[in-house]
Amino acid sequence: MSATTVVAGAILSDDGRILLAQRAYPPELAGLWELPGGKVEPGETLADALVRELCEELNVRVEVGDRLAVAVTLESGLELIALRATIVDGTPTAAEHRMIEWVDAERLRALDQAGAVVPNDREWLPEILADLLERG
Ligand SMILES: Nc1nc2c([nH]c(=O)n2[C@H]2C[C@H](O)[C@@H](COP(=O)(O)OP(=O)(O)OP(=O)(O)O)O2)c(=O)[nH]1
Repeated sequence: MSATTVVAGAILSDDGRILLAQRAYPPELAGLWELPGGKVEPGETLADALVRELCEELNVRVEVGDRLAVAVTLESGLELIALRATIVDGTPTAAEHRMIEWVDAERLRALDQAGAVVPNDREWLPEILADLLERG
């Protein structure tokens, strides 16, 4: 996996919510909501990287599921991949983000309409909303 891959976690609950995290930096992204995650390090699989990042960022242990179908490639070359995940141990806390929130489909749509979602992540929203409505 290249050093320019970011893996993000679509952490879904059984009752139709997803865990969003509000960025604290950089200034142009601060205050916007994203899927928690981070850069894949050399030698790591996507799943390894996601488990590590979610432990560092949220203090939880997750079981990694399948990929969202859409991968986002930025002009900078950075590739964003999202994997579904379920918390198997711990209660999430915002170790690196400004705050975290479990949001349902209605709240996710409202955040999107308010321009409060990290722009690159908007491509994942149709798939995430479908997942939430199926579970909720
Ligand atoms: N984690 C995460 N990053 C995202 C998302 N969408 C998006 O465009 N990004 C971008 C923002 C950053 O440029 C990059 C990830 O940086 P990061 O700061 O979260 O990851 P990191 O801890 O591994 O990196 P670093 O700060 O140590 O350089 O990907 C997303 O949903 N989650």
